[in-house]
Amino acid sequence: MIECKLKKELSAAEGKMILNVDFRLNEGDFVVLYGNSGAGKTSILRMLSGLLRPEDGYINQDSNVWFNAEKKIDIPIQKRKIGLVFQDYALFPNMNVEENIYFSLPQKKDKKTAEELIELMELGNLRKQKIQQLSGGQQQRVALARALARKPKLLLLDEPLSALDHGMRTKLQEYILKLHKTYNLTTILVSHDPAEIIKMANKVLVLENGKFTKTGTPISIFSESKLSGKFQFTGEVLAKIDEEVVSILHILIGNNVIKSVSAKDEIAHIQKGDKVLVASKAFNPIVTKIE
Ligand SMILES: Nc1ncnc2c1ncn2[C@@H]1O[C@H](COP(=O)(O)OP(=O)(O)OP(=O)(O)O)[C@@H](O)[C@H]1O
Repeated sequence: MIECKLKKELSAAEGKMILNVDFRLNEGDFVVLYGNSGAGKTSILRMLSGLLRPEDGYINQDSNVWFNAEKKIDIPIQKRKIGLVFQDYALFPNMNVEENIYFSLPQKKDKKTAEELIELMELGNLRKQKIQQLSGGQQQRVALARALARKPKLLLLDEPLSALDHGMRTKLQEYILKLHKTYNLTTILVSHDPAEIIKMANKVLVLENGKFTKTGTPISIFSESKLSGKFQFTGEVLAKIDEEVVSILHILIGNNVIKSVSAKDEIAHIQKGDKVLVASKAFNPIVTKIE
């Protein structure tokens, strides 16, 4: 279990912002931090990992105290049981795959976990490859294996998939879920993608200006009850074409683009680039098999 209260003044673009959050996560929780750019998501991950010191608060992992402002306890990053993966893979370019994974082992002889991770992440054929010769998705698999080699309790993922294309992203999501379940981790993921969040997380914490404004299951956060339909998809608006009284939205859902026509006023607030929920209850969807 992770229990924490974090407080720190941050210097945001518009001036000072107080980050002030508390939360409790159980073993096995997969939590997403969701919020606008600059809301404080990365700062929370950096505080949990020991890279950024809160001004006040505490971080407890089961009975271990990682941070306590009052008691002046601040355990260094190497001693916190944390695996960290960011968008840029931060691997050692002059080492091969195997060397990168073995590098982070607490004891060099503890090869069992490293070998298990190489197998789990299907890196066996790539083990002698240099990092520069790998695709983005392969590098991120190595970064995940390296983060897990130290047997962390808490896995922190800061938009690890945002540089990857859709297909690679989907595959990596499966790998992350596999790691999360196999090692019974508590995982915190920063993601902006509702579809990814619904697929992966059991809890969402919505952060605005350094405070949590909403928490709940992905479905409760992303689908308002008035939209409850026979089917729902999340997507991204690729284009908005305004006609006389209607607007046509081109929405990317998975690999497909759909067009939706709405009254202009009804969707005046929706713009290109917005993440949207598409729901319908007016008719039964027709399901046909793709050969
Ligand atoms: N060490 C620090 N001291 C003071 N302010 C900081 C520090 N680190 C970050 N900030 C500021 O805190 C604010 C929140 O940054 P943070 O990176 O946590 O946001 P974010 O929600 O992760 O954003 P994004 O989605 O763009 O990555 C930013 O305005 C940033 O400039």
